[in-house]
Amino acid sequence: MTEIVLTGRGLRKSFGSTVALAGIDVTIQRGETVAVMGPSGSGKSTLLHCLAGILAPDAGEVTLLGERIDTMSQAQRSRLRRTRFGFLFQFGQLLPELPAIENVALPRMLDGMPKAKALAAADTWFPSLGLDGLQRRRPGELSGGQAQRVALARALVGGPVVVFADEPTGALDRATGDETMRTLVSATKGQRTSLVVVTHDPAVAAHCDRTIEVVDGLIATGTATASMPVKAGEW
Ligand SMILES: Nc1ncnc2c1ncn2[C@@H]1O[C@H](COP(=O)(O)OP(=O)(O)OP(=O)(O)O)[C@@H](O)[C@H]1O
Repeated sequence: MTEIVLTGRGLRKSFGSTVALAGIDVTIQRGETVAVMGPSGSGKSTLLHCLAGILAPDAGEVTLLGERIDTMSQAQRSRLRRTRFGFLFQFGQLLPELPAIENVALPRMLDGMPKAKALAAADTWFPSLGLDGLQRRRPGELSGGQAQRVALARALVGGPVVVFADEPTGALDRATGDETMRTLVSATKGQRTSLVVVTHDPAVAAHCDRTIEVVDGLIATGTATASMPVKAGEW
Protein backbone atom coordinates (compact mmCIF):
# COMPACT_ATOMS: atom_id res chain seq x y z
CA MET A 1 0.00 0.00 0.00
CA THR A 2 1.31 3.43 -0.86
CA GLU A 3 0.68 6.23 1.59
CA ILE A 4 1.10 9.91 0.74
CA VAL A 5 2.97 11.69 3.51
CA LEU A 6 3.76 15.09 2.01
CA THR A 7 2.16 17.15 -0.74
CA GLY A 8 2.80 20.56 -2.21
CA ARG A 9 -0.02 21.92 -4.38
CA GLY A 10 0.16 25.00 -6.59
CA LEU A 11 3.25 26.29 -4.78
CA ARG A 12 4.27 29.81 -5.72
CA LYS A 13 7.03 31.89 -4.22
CA SER A 14 8.63 35.14 -5.37
CA PHE A 15 11.48 37.17 -3.94
CA GLY A 16 10.79 40.73 -5.09
CA SER A 17 10.40 40.47 -8.85
CA THR A 18 12.13 37.05 -9.02
CA VAL A 19 9.68 34.19 -9.40
CA ALA A 20 11.32 31.19 -7.68
CA LEU A 21 8.31 28.85 -7.77
CA ALA A 22 5.65 29.33 -10.41
CA GLY A 23 3.01 26.78 -9.34
CA ILE A 24 4.53 23.43 -8.40
CA ASP A 25 2.72 20.23 -7.44
CA VAL A 26 4.65 17.49 -5.63
CA THR A 27 3.57 14.32 -3.87
CA ILE A 28 5.90 12.27 -1.67
CA GLN A 29 5.00 8.72 -0.60
CA ARG A 30 6.04 7.10 2.65
CA GLY A 31 9.54 5.65 2.40
CA GLU A 32 10.10 7.08 -1.07
CA THR A 33 13.41 8.66 -2.09
CA VAL A 34 13.09 11.58 -4.49
CA ALA A 35 15.85 13.60 -6.13
CA VAL A 36 15.15 17.23 -7.07
CA MET A 37 17.34 18.34 -9.96
CA GLY A 38 17.44 21.29 -12.34
CA PRO A 39 19.60 24.24 -13.40
CA SER A 40 21.08 26.67 -10.90
CA GLY A 41 18.48 29.20 -9.77
CA SER A 42 15.54 27.10 -11.00
CA GLY A 43 13.86 26.97 -7.58
CA LYS A 44 15.03 23.65 -6.07
CA SER A 45 16.08 24.98 -2.67
CA THR A 46 13.02 27.21 -2.49
CA LEU A 47 10.85 24.15 -3.15
CA LEU A 48 12.64 22.20 -0.42
CA HIS A 49 12.29 25.10 2.02
CA CYS A 50 8.56 25.44 1.30
CA LEU A 51 7.94 21.68 1.67
CA ALA A 52 9.91 21.65 4.94
CA GLY A 53 8.03 24.58 6.49
CA ILE A 54 11.12 26.81 6.51
CA LEU A 55 9.55 29.26 4.04
CA ALA A 56 5.86 30.03 3.70
CA PRO A 57 4.77 29.94 0.03
CA ASP A 58 2.97 33.02 -1.35
CA ALA A 59 0.25 30.71 -2.70
CA GLY A 60 -0.54 27.03 -2.64
CA GLU A 61 -0.71 24.42 0.11
CA VAL A 62 1.73 22.10 1.86
CA THR A 63 0.21 19.12 3.65
CA LEU A 64 1.98 16.69 5.97
CA LEU A 65 0.02 13.54 6.81
CA GLY A 66 -3.14 15.32 5.75
CA GLU A 67 -2.53 18.45 7.82
CA ARG A 68 -1.85 21.90 6.33
CA ILE A 69 1.54 23.13 7.50
CA ASP A 70 1.91 26.31 5.43
CA THR A 71 -0.79 28.04 7.48
CA MET A 72 0.81 27.14 10.84
CA SER A 73 2.44 29.79 13.01
CA GLN A 74 6.24 30.16 13.03
CA ALA A 75 6.34 28.41 16.41
CA GLN A 76 4.24 25.47 15.20
CA ARG A 77 6.34 25.11 12.07
CA SER A 78 9.54 25.21 14.05
CA ARG A 79 8.26 22.46 16.36
CA LEU A 80 7.17 20.44 13.34
CA ARG A 81 10.66 20.77 11.82
CA ARG A 82 12.18 19.40 15.02
CA THR A 83 9.74 16.51 15.48
CA ARG A 84 8.66 15.39 11.99
CA PHE A 85 11.52 16.37 9.70
CA GLY A 86 15.24 15.74 9.55
CA PHE A 87 17.73 17.95 7.68
CA LEU A 88 21.05 17.25 6.04
CA PHE A 89 23.08 19.98 4.35
CA GLN A 90 26.39 20.26 2.58
CA PHE A 91 28.38 22.05 5.30
CA GLY A 92 28.47 23.36 8.79
CA GLN A 93 25.69 21.45 10.41
CA LEU A 94 27.55 20.01 13.41
CA LEU A 95 28.46 22.10 16.44
CA PRO A 96 32.28 22.00 16.53
CA GLU A 97 32.60 22.15 20.32
CA LEU A 98 30.36 19.14 21.02
CA PRO A 99 31.37 15.46 20.73
CA ALA A 100 29.65 13.55 17.90
CA ILE A 101 27.22 11.78 20.22
CA GLU A 102 26.06 15.05 21.77
CA ASN A 103 25.56 16.54 18.32
CA VAL A 104 23.29 13.59 17.49
CA ALA A 105 21.44 13.79 20.83
CA LEU A 106 20.85 17.55 20.58
CA PRO A 107 17.53 17.55 18.68
CA ARG A 108 16.04 15.15 21.22
CA MET A 109 17.26 17.26 24.12
CA LEU A 110 15.87 20.41 22.50
CA ASP A 111 12.60 18.56 22.36
CA GLY A 112 12.66 17.96 26.09
CA MET A 113 14.16 14.48 26.36
CA PRO A 114 16.43 14.01 29.42
CA LYS A 115 20.12 14.04 28.46
CA ALA A 116 20.90 10.41 29.43
CA LYS A 117 17.97 9.09 27.41
CA ALA A 118 18.84 11.31 24.42
CA LEU A 119 22.47 10.11 24.51
CA ALA A 120 21.29 6.48 24.63
CA ALA A 121 19.00 7.09 21.63
CA ALA A 122 21.88 8.76 19.78
CA ASP A 123 24.27 5.92 20.60
CA THR A 124 22.15 3.30 18.81
CA TRP A 125 22.85 5.04 15.48
CA PHE A 126 26.64 4.82 15.68
CA PRO A 127 27.11 1.11 14.88
CA SER A 128 24.42 1.06 12.20
CA LEU A 129 26.00 4.00 10.36
CA GLY A 130 29.55 2.63 10.60
CA LEU A 131 30.53 5.15 13.29
CA ASP A 132 31.18 2.90 16.27
CA GLY A 133 33.99 4.17 18.48
CA LEU A 134 33.66 7.75 17.19
CA GLN A 135 31.04 8.89 19.72
CA ARG A 136 33.42 11.14 21.70
CA ARG A 137 35.23 12.70 18.72
CA ARG A 138 34.56 16.31 17.95
CA PRO A 139 33.53 17.20 14.36
CA GLY A 140 37.03 18.55 13.60
CA GLU A 141 38.45 15.08 14.40
CA LEU A 142 36.22 13.31 11.87
CA SER A 143 36.68 12.81 8.11
CA GLY A 144 34.18 14.56 5.83
CA GLY A 145 32.30 11.30 5.23
CA GLN A 146 32.20 10.46 8.94
CA ALA A 147 30.97 13.97 9.80
CA GLN A 148 28.23 13.63 7.20
CA ARG A 149 27.14 10.29 8.73
CA VAL A 150 27.03 11.92 12.18
CA ALA A 151 24.84 14.65 10.63
CA LEU A 152 22.70 11.88 9.14
CA ALA A 153 22.33 10.23 12.57
CA ARG A 154 21.25 13.61 13.92
CA ALA A 155 18.68 13.95 11.13
CA LEU A 156 17.30 10.47 11.87
CA VAL A 157 17.39 10.30 15.66
CA GLY A 158 13.90 11.73 16.11
CA GLY A 159 12.31 9.19 13.74
CA PRO A 160 11.28 11.84 11.19
CA VAL A 161 8.59 11.35 8.55
CA VAL A 162 10.76 13.07 5.92
CA VAL A 163 14.48 13.86 5.67
CA PHE A 164 15.34 16.86 3.48
CA ALA A 165 18.86 16.94 2.10
CA ASP A 166 20.41 19.81 0.10
CA GLU A 167 23.54 18.72 -1.80
CA PRO A 168 24.44 16.27 1.00
CA THR A 169 27.48 14.94 -0.84
CA GLY A 170 28.58 18.27 -2.34
CA ALA A 171 31.67 18.53 -0.13
CA LEU A 172 32.74 14.87 -0.51
CA ASP A 173 34.80 13.04 -3.11
CA ARG A 174 32.97 10.70 -5.48
CA ALA A 175 33.60 7.44 -3.58
CA THR A 176 32.75 8.93 -0.17
CA GLY A 177 29.70 10.65 -1.64
CA ASP A 178 28.52 7.37 -3.12
CA GLU A 179 28.97 5.56 0.18
CA THR A 180 27.16 8.39 2.01
CA MET A 181 24.22 8.17 -0.41
CA ARG A 182 24.02 4.39 0.04
CA THR A 183 23.95 4.86 3.82
CA LEU A 184 21.42 7.70 3.56
CA VAL A 185 19.03 5.69 1.37
CA SER A 186 19.28 2.46 3.35
CA ALA A 187 18.94 4.23 6.73
CA THR A 188 15.86 6.20 5.64
CA LYS A 189 14.23 3.19 3.96
CA GLY A 190 15.03 1.11 7.05
CA GLN A 191 12.71 3.27 9.13
CA ARG A 192 10.24 4.11 6.32
CA THR A 193 11.33 7.73 6.32
CA SER A 194 10.91 9.54 3.00
CA LEU A 195 13.88 11.37 1.55
CA VAL A 196 13.91 14.50 -0.62
CA VAL A 197 17.37 15.31 -1.98
CA VAL A 198 18.27 18.46 -3.89
CA THR A 199 21.29 17.77 -6.07
CA HIS A 200 23.12 18.72 -9.25
CA ASP A 201 24.76 15.31 -9.39
CA PRO A 202 23.14 12.58 -11.52
CA ALA A 203 25.13 9.98 -9.51
CA VAL A 204 23.28 11.13 -6.36
CA ALA A 205 19.92 11.09 -8.16
CA ALA A 206 20.63 7.54 -9.37
CA HIS A 207 20.31 6.35 -5.76
CA CYS A 208 16.73 7.64 -5.59
CA ASP A 209 13.46 6.04 -6.68
CA ARG A 210 12.63 8.96 -8.95
CA THR A 211 13.79 12.40 -10.04
CA ILE A 212 11.78 15.60 -10.23
CA GLU A 213 13.26 18.18 -12.54
CA VAL A 214 12.60 21.83 -11.71
CA VAL A 215 13.07 24.40 -14.49
CA ASP A 216 12.11 28.08 -14.08
CA GLY A 217 10.09 27.35 -10.96
CA LEU A 218 8.04 24.59 -12.56
CA ILE A 219 8.29 20.79 -12.67
CA ALA A 220 9.71 19.85 -16.06
CA THR A 221 9.51 16.07 -15.82
CA GLY A 222 8.98 13.30 -13.34
CA THR A 223 11.16 10.36 -14.19
CA ALA A 224 11.65 7.09 -12.41
CA THR A 225 15.36 6.55 -11.91
CA ALA A 226 14.64 3.45 -9.88
CA SER A 227 18.15 2.15 -9.46
CA MET A 228 17.05 1.14 -5.96
CA PRO A 229 13.33 0.46 -6.33
CA VAL A 230 11.08 0.16 -3.34
CA LYS A 231 9.27 -3.15 -3.34
CA ALA A 232 5.51 -2.99 -3.45
CA GLY A 233 4.20 -3.45 0.06
CA GLU A 234 7.33 -2.05 1.66
CA TRP A 235 5.71 1.35 2.26
N1 LIG B 1 16.12 34.79 -0.01
C1 LIG B 1 16.11 35.15 -1.30
N2 LIG B 1 16.07 36.44 -1.67
C2 LIG B 1 16.04 36.79 -2.98
N3 LIG B 1 16.06 35.92 -4.00
C3 LIG B 1 16.10 34.62 -3.69
C4 LIG B 1 16.15 34.15 -2.33
N4 LIG B 1 16.19 32.78 -2.35
C5 LIG B 1 16.19 32.42 -3.64
N5 LIG B 1 16.14 33.52 -4.45
C6 LIG B 1 16.09 33.51 -5.93
O1 LIG B 1 15.09 32.60 -6.32
C7 LIG B 1 15.50 31.82 -7.44
C8 LIG B 1 15.49 30.34 -7.06
O2 LIG B 1 16.51 30.12 -6.08
P1 LIG B 1 16.81 28.68 -5.49
O3 LIG B 1 17.86 28.86 -4.44
O4 LIG B 1 15.53 28.04 -5.09
O5 LIG B 1 17.40 27.93 -6.76
P2 LIG B 1 18.18 26.55 -6.86
O6 LIG B 1 17.58 25.82 -8.00
O7 LIG B 1 18.18 25.86 -5.53
O8 LIG B 1 19.64 27.08 -7.21
P3 LIG B 1 21.10 26.42 -6.96
O9 LIG B 1 21.10 25.14 -7.72
O10 LIG B 1 22.02 27.45 -7.57
O11 LIG B 1 21.27 26.26 -5.48
C9 LIG B 1 16.89 32.36 -7.81
O12 LIG B 1 16.72 33.32 -8.83
C10 LIG B 1 17.37 32.99 -6.54
O13 LIG B 1 18.29 34.03 -6.80
